[in-house]
Amino acid sequence: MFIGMIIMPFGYDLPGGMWTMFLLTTAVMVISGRQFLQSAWASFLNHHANMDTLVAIGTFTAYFYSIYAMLTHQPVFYESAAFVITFVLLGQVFEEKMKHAASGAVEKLMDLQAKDALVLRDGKMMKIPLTKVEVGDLIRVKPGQKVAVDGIITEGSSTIDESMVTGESIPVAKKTGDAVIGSTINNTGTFMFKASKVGNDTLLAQIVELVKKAQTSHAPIQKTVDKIADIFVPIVIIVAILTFVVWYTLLGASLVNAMLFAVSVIIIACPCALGIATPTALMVGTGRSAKMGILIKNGEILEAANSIKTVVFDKTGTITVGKPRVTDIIGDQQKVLEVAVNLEATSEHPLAAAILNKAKEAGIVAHEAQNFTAIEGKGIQAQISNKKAFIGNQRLLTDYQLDDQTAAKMVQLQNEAKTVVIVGFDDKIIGLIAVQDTPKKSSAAAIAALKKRGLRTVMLTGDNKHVARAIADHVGIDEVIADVLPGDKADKVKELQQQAPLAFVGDGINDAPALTTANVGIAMGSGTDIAIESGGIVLVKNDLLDVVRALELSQKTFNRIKLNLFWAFIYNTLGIPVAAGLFSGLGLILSPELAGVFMALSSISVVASSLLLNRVKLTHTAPAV
Ligand SMILES: Nc1ncnc2c1ncn2[C@@H]1O[C@H](COP(=O)(O)OP(=O)(O)OP(=O)(O)O)[C@@H](O)[C@H]1O
Ligand SMILES: [Cu+]
Ligand SMILES: [Mg+2]
Repeated sequence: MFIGMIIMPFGYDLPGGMWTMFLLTTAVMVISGRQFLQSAWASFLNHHANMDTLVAIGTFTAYFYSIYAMLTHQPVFYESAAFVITFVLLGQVFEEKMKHAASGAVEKLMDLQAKDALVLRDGKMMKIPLTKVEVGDLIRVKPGQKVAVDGIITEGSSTIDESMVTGESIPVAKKTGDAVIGSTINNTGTFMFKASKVGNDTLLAQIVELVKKAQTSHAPIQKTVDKIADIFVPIVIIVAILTFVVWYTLLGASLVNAMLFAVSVIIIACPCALGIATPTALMVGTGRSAKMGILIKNGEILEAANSIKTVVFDKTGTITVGKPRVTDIIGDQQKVLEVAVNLEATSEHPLAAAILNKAKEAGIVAHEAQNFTAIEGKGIQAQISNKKAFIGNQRLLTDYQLDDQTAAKMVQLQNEAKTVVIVGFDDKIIGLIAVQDTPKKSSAAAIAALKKRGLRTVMLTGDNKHVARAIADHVGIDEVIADVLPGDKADKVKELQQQAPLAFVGDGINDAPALTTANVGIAMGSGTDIAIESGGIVLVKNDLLDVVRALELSQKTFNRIKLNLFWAFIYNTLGIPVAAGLFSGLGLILSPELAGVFMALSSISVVASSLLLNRVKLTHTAPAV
């Protein structure tokens, strides 16, 4: 077809002139023009009109008119039809190429996978292909090798480069018990790990899946664009007809010239740039953030992130590291810990882990307790040696009173940002355990950056108000809503939402409803699976500065979408009067071929503008130190 295009300008000079042109153009129309006609017809049947409608109407008008003109011995313009189709197709090829460049980056991540792994099978280490690795396999990783799948280190230690997954360039130290991520690169140590996730379940596979979905998702703004395109196309056709009529009947142009103006109008107005303005920007924006370890699940979330006025944070595991330690024990240490460890032995609460650790250090082991009841947001009750025992906060103490001295001590500890639980046994309060969790290194910087962006910051926690206030002061959060029962977190979010759209940042099981309720739910990658599923944005690195980056990237992407749309729309609209021959008095005439070139250029410039999103500067690019 392209060969046909090249000889076409000389077509009229070829033997048989006109007829050669007719045949060449017919070939182009049948081979390439058909797809536009089919697409136009399909959308016509759906009572829609799109860019293919305009291309089809424009080119086939030129084509059929030329046949008529040829038969009646008048000037023809076959080349217009063939050229326009070629330009549009060329434009589409370019567009596809650039789109591919935009989306390819994430899929390439999958190529980073190891090909095989050294696995312990039948008592021997053997090299097996990655696809044969199963959950529970023990895998050895030597210096410089890739970690095959996700798992937990069972032996040895090393530092690991996790940048391909988290975007964090500083290698992370890992020892026995730590989690490793498939496809990351081991530095100099040697270690064994037990596979916990293989195949499509690995973090990397899931990230790729998530990002692919995000990149092909739609942003709500696209609906408005489609509506505009829907009325735009019929208007263009009317303008084209008017152009023809005015030129032919009122301004005395020849039939050919009047026709040329009308066809140019249809071609230049083709809104294909309008159609790709949103998806291309979305693709680049979500792809770039994914490389930084920020997974934005779809265009809807990205758009919603733009109107956020408030950011609400969970405390434990979100603002703080989520690995609390026991700092003080009030009462008989041995006795208090003994009761506590029996109660917490099966609990998964971060407080339980701290207490179990402390007991282990003190050499106290759990015996057994019966009739456990874990009361959400309050604590645990059970029977130890047939006596009633409990651990928890004041809400659990409906039947008991703290004496004044203990109560004062409790408030004092809480003001030091320590979470205090009360331990009771045999109908008496026997002591207190204070547990402290440290804020993440980046928390204060992140809160400051959010405030600088004019956002309101709120902490929403199940913990006591003194502790919450102390930690909030430490990281600079303005408002605190404390003593919230796990089931009430979503309701509180709803209340705050009434004032302004908000983002909720959390990690726990009890955060899942709040994450879904918020306009934008931001889940910590280290959080529970259910939290990650509920969040619209997932922060792989657990770094709170990524909240800032996520909001900034969303904003930059959305602004780019708006810019693209404006540009695409203006481009088409300004082109119409020129194409209609309004400035022909000044010698400014847009032939259908040129209109085709400009139309293709507008799409290409929109794609290029989207690709530029990869280079846009962010305020918080450097990882926090
Ligand atoms: N297993 C437990 N042992 C002792 N106390 C508990 C336990 N579970 C809950 N509590 C008490 O209930 C309070 C609220 O717990 P909850 O899980 O709702 O919030 P949190 O994890 O402490 O804080 P955040 O909401 O910020 O994550 C705790 O601070 C603690 O006093
Ligand atoms: Cu177009
Ligand atoms: Mg929590």
